[in-house]
Amino acid sequence: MKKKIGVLPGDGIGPEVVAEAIKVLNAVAEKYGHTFTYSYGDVGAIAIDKTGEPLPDETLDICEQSDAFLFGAIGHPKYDNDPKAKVRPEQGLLKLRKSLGLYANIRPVTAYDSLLHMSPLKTEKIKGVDIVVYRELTGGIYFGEKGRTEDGAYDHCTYSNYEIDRIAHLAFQSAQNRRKHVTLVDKANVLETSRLWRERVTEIAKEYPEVKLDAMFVDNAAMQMIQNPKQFDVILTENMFGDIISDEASVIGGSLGLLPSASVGDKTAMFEPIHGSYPQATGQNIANPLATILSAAMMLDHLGLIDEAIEVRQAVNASLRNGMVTSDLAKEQSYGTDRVGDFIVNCISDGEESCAQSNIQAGLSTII
Ligand SMILES: NC(=O)C1=CN([C@@H]2O[C@H](COP(=O)(O)OP(=O)(O)OC[C@H]3O[C@@H](n4cnc5c(N)ncnc54)[C@H](O)[C@@H]3O)[C@@H](O)[C@H]2O)C=CC1
Ligand SMILES: CC(C)CC(=O)C(=O)O
Ligand SMILES: [Mg+2]
Repeated sequence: MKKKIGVLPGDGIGPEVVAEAIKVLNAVAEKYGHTFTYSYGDVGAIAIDKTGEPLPDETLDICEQSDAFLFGAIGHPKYDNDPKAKVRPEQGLLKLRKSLGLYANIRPVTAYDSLLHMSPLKTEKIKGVDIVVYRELTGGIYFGEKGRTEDGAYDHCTYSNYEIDRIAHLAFQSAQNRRKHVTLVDKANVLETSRLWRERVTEIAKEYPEVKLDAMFVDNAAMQMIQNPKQFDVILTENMFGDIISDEASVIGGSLGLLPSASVGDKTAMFEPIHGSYPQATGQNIANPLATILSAAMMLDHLGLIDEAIEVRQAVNASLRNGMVTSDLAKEQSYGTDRVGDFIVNCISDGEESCAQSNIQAGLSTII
């Protein structure tokens, strides 16, 4: 199979973790006889440095022409420390999502058996956790009008029926293939947009009678995620709440460096770790590449390469079971970003027994 894959490494640790995911995709291509052609583009601070724009037109063209694309991370302290900067790396990512209509960000959260000891949460509370967050990605407060007044500032939050309906359908369809339970996370006691979410989602739920819907205020949901995460199956929520609650949920898995995501819409799709550019780790070969490698596995699912995606997840499981992990997941011995990538590549290429026998816990092929 021939596929055109866009690659946007971005800033900070982005290039390092993306390099490992590309090594893994190459190993898959070689083993299964596929041809993946890669087109690289700049986004974020590196793009601003080179062109003055956080998302140059050439980068957007690359994404539009790809079957799917991989994204690392954006962000640099020189912008984080300058609240008055006119052009910001984040604008590149937001524009990318909006321009390509990537309205649903799908974030699976898995408690791997081999990592239960890494979480500060009690093992009996998290063993078996398998949640998928459907986060709305192109609306809400991140995209509303924003600005300064004489003595303050504002960020508007708006949602249309259409924006809510289309992601709600995806969440219910996912739940149909899972444990048939959707939790809508909102703040409907306070926000008018959240009251609209409740109204629309309650209506849409009638089309999926076998799926149970309940709703939870986001402040309670943040607590429940720690207290009793096993109650969740599919979480459906707006842009900002989904951003926050999924970073929180990464504590269940043991590290933010472990959580992948798919950002899908009507055309091409983007695959991105949920973490940011982790500037403190840039160039040190310590960043965990697994979130990006698992994002590449979600990309393989999306391209219809299901066996290949399973093989990547088996190799990731093998690296976790064998303690071939970066320092964020290590109790004692830890390995570099590139060594973890090499291990996964070797697993795929050599089909080591340890890989073949590993359980597929991140069973993401049921998600998209
Ligand atoms: N999707 C994106 O590109 C995102 C970009 N950002 C940007 O990233 C920059 C840094 O933001 P932060 O709030 O520090 O978030 P961050 O996600 O970059 O890092 C937060 C913490 O998570 C851990 N972490 C993150 N990725 C890791 C990895 N691969 N391996 C091991 N540990 C990892 C580290 O302990 C780190 O201090 C900012 O400029 C921010 O705007 C933040 C979130 C998402
Ligand atoms: C620019 C931000 C919205 C990025 C982020 O935190 C995310 O998408 O998770
Ligand atoms: Mg985030």
